[in-house]
Amino acid sequence: MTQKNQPSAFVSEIFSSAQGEGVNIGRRQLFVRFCECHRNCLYCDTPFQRTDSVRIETVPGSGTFKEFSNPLDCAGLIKLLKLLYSVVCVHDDLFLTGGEPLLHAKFLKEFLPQAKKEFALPVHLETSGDLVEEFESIAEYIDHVLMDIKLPSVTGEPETWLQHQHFMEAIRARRISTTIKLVVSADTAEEDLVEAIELITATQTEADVVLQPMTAASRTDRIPTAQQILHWQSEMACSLKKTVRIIPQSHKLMGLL
Ligand SMILES: Nc1nc2[nH]cc(C(=O)O)c2c(=O)[nH]1
Ligand code: SF4
Ligand SMILES: [Mg+2]
Repeated sequence: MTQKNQPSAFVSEIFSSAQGEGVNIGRRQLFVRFCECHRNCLYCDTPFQRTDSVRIETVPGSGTFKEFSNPLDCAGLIKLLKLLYSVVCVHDDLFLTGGEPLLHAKFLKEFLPQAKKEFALPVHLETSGDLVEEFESIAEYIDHVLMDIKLPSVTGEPETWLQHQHFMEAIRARRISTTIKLVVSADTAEEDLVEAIELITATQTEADVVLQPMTAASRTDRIPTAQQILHWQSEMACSLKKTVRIIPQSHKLMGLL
């Protein structure tokens, strides 16, 4: 489904569901999940390898999928999104997730203006929050960012504080509405939370802050205790002097995609 010289992207799935994460929980979303990720979080529950085909849940919630071949060019992706757009009366947002959508920044730069024209939906971007150049190249098309601050004690990866800092500065300069998400497990180190607090304070971000605790539905047995979560919430809220929300992945609790 690709034309020569057109940017293309590997997409793993397209579906229509309720937003399960962050402060926009419950809003109806048209989801595009891109393949590929540059990170390797211990708790990752998403197969992000390139796939030969993209699957579309043609009737939302049915668990029945149609498959189309990868990669897709812009016209190809718009055509597939129209399949869902035509059967669901209302979507609140177009939600880009992954994997890491920003690995497809070149594609998104072509795709997003066309998608905005076609669907007239706000574009929400979920991202690990560390690829600043890629983000800057498409920032003008993004209406909301759901970004991570990755805690090394939780991801099992090296720290990326500086990348997150630059990312948050880029968002702030453009005044884009943002949710910062910190995934927390039983292994969350206090020093990581202190570092995250310093980062949020230093960048003077106006973003909403969400602690996303792992639950029984997560790919881990390192679920934080009630005492841990409530302690972290009060410590962070107190230091930041702002509301810190505890919001788990709600779609998993309901068996939604
Ligand atoms: N319902 C629903 N909400 C989501 N919010 C972020 C998601 C993700 O996979 O990143 C996700 C997802 O997979 N499903
Ligand atoms: S950034 Fe997201 S998709 Fe990538 S490895 Fe981590 S959890 Fe998985
Ligand atoms: Mg995600």
